Amino acid sequence: MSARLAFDRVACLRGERLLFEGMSFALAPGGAALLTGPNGAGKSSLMRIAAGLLPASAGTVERGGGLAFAGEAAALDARLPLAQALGYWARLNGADGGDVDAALDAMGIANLAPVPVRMLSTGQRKRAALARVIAGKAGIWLLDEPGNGLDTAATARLAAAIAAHRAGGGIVMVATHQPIDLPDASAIALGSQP
Ligand SMILES: Nc1ncnc2c1ncn2[C@@H]1O[C@H](COP(=O)(O)OP(=O)(O)OP(=O)(O)O)[C@@H](O)[C@H]1O
Repeated sequence: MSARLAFDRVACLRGERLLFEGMSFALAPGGAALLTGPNGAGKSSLMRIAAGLLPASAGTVERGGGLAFAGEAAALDARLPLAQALGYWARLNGADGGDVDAALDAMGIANLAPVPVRMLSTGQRKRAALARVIAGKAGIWLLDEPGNGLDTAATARLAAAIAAHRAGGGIVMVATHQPIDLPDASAIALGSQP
């Protein structure tokens, strides 16, 4: 896996407000970045720029190795049983049913495979969103507040999944207010905004 994520002098202007500028970093295979900052500082905006969902106001972004983004919404079809909803994404990403089963196992929700997504609890839905990322096999994982709603066991499962991803040459960028176990991560602290 030749994952790579690099920002070169990236700026983000939203409305009239300059959230950040001159942002440069490069993550190589196995690399991690931990993005912190108060509400409104621009963490989600930076993640969206990294994902290619929001254009940078200046600078360049380089990505390699495919990308999976887990934001606030689970991005799973609410009407479908969980395994099928995940299967839809897995097929798009060149993964298969075995990858979905492994991802469900990794997040401890194999027993929920036949349950429609709309019936899942908040934490179960969050686990499912992370299972979608795990099943997808992308080189770059962008996780916006991945710990929100997770209990202690699920938080440990997430940390283990991230460690395995990095050990296989994957890259992860995590934006969070919560403490998370991310050894040797580059720290990116965004400033406060009025
Ligand atoms: N579409 C938009 N147009 C203009 N400004 C926006 C838009 N979306 C977000 N913003 C502003 O950009 C700023 C940064 O928002 P962002 O969601 O990136 O912050 P954040 O650090 O993720 O915050 P939080 O910790 O609350 O999730 C906020 O002031 C927000 O109001």
